[in-house]
Amino acid sequence: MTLLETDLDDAPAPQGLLTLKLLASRQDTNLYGDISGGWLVNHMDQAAELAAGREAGGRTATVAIESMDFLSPVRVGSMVSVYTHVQEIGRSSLKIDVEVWVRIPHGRRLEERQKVTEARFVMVALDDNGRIRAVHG
Ligand SMILES: CCCCCCCCCCCCCCCC(=O)SCCNC(=O)CCNC(=O)[C@H](O)C(C)(C)COP(=O)(O)OP(=O)(O)OC[C@H]1O[C@@H](n2cnc3c(N)ncnc32)[C@H](O)[C@@H]1OP(=O)(O)O
Repeated sequence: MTLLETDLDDAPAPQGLLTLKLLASRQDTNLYGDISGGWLVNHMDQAAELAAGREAGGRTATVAIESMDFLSPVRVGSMVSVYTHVQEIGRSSLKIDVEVWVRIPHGRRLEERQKVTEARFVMVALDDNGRIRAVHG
């Protein structure tokens, strides 16, 4: 089953490579003190770009973000890990599955973590002039 077919993938562990790791801090909150969806999407986009750039050997751009669900809130103080998996490579495009997991602040067990969101990013390989190029060209 693919990530999209399962919608909320219930695998108990992160799928893919750890690509970004950061701390959710007070400066990342919205007016109400909650970590915003935009902050998460921004870092997922960076991780997708890193993964796609690694595979394509250079510049890429985000062309689409397919279905996205926010499963649980991220609390200030959480350690946020972004995992990527190259799911499909087309002529000029790459589909990158991105998962975000957090370690609960002050969780009793070190391995206490949960998935907060996942999405599939479609990236397109670009040349130095910003034109579409073949991924492995
Ligand atoms: C949600 C919750 C919100 C919460 C709160 C939000 C707050 C949010 C703040 C954070 C923010 C972070 C989110 C950053 C998201 C950006 O950063 S978007 C900005 C960066 N991206 C860009 O600037 C790209 C702009 N787009 C372009 O310049 C052109 O579309 C491109 C990329 C050059 C492609 O041009 P094109 O004419 O569409 O190319 P075309 O030849 O038709 O397609 C090329 C390939 O892409 C594929 N493709 C094209 N379009 C699609 C598509 N829609 N789907 C799938 N594949 C496609 C084609 O199938 C083709 O694949 P191959 O067969 O070659 O493998």
